[in-house]
Amino acid sequence: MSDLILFWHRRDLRISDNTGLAAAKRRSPKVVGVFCLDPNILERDDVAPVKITYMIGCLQKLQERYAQVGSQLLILHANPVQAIPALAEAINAKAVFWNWDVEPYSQERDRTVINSLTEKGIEFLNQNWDQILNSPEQLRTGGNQPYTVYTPFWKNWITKPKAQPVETLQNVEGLTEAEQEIAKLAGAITLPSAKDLGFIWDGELIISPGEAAAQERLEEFTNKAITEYQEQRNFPAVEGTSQLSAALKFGVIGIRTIWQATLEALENSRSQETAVNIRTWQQELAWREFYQHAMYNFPELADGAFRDTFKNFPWQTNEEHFQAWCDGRTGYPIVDAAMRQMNESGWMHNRCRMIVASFLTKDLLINPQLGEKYFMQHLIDGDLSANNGGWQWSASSGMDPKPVRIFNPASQTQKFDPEGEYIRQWVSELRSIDTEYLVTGKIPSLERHAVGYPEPIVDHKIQQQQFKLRYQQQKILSNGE
Ligand SMILES: Cc1cc2nc3c(=O)[nH]c(=O)nc-3n(C[C@H](O)[C@H](O)[C@H](O)COP(=O)(O)OP(=O)(O)OC[C@H]3O[C@@H](n4cnc5c(N)ncnc54)[C@H](O)[C@@H]3O)c2cc1C
Repeated sequence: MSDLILFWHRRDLRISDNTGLAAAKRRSPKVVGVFCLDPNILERDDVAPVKITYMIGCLQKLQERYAQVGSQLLILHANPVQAIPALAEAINAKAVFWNWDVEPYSQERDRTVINSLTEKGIEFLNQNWDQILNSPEQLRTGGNQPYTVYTPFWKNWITKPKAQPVETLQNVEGLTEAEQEIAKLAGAITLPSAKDLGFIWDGELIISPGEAAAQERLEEFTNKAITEYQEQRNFPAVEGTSQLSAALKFGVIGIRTIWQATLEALENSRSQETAVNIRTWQQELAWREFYQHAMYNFPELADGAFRDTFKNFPWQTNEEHFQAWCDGRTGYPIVDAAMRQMNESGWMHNRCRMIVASFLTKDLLINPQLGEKYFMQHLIDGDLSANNGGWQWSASSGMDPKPVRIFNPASQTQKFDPEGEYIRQWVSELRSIDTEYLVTGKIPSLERHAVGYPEPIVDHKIQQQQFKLRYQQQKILSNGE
């Protein structure tokens, strides 16, 4: 009889191009998947219903994939620290395999699971880096330090060899009926819906759940939009980006598969210009890895500012301003459009993420951690490393060497939404307002009043001076860092 290997899925909800799962199959033909709905994560106050809805959809598709190849994906709803080893023991698994993760919570949890498996005499294999192309160990500065600046990271990262996609799981043996009964006694349940778990999302999803949809999206993007990515990615009214972020967050598509697609696109590109566009998209994938490496190397990032100047920064407490920002009612059309896009669709364009993050921190002088949390509560792709990285970059509190980056909402609109198309799409009351007013933000009070759109809650010019003043003072207090 073949050894039974339990494969623990976490942020790798697929059977194709999955390094740990392929290793499990090489170890034995009998491989069964498990996913644990972890109350420690689900009961946090920063979990977006749209994200859980997408995740549950992906798990449903993953169960179908397992059934197609002859096995099962078991579902647990319990603390994995106890539930994974207990299930492995009950079904007599010889080993538990999983892919490594960068997040501090995952690493601590995994160490406890390892101890428990060791006590039970169950083997484990957890050292596969699956969600990134190069491991943090491979990427060090000349002085053997982790990178804290993106550009040198990119220059080194792009020279490192990248693995090919690994084989898709197929022809596996699953659990016998008797073993399935035992699994049930050990806690395996039918997959609940997001609603069963208390997460209500009635809107559409920006991307359909599951491997096939992610693969389709990748093909669509690399066949066309990637060739104009460098220019088009900045315009929120244009579908110029891949919208693969949720699929990447949950590992519904393998990063090696994505990389391979960029290499093929490069090979097929007929001009230098096209190649530059593809290279720009590869740089975005490198940003993703940069932030994951950063989280792995500097877990303290998750708790707040990286730079000393921002550790005790005098942020303002203003409930009303924060609420106006959340609701998309600041009186700044581009900011409001972006916040409403996220509230209503669960996704926000990258350019707009930068604009609203700058607005919260540099115009409203509100602590970026509040914005970071609000994003996690609403994004389909909410991811600790990328979100924290984006917020620290925007707040100037992170690793980025350029200290004070302040976005002017009006000039951002003039450059990136010059016809006010995006604003009109998301701020319905502004649809009939003149483009000139929309892009300058100088909508006359009478018109604002007539359509029920608020006056600007702050003055950008005054607020940015305020921010700079506070920044200079803090810099002195923190010894010029
Ligand atoms: C304040 C702020 C918060 C953010 N929060 C998140 C988040 O929670 N989750 C998340 O995935 N991204 C986050 N980002 C990064 C970026 O906005 C999204 O990854 C991107 O908008 C997703 O759209 P896309 O898939 O069409 O990206 P594309 O432009 O097609 O890029 C391809 C992929 O590269 C990665 N990527 C692109 N840009 C970045 C970036 N700046 N940082 C890290 N990875 C990147 C994503 O995985 C993305 O799917 C944030 C950015 C900012 C400024």
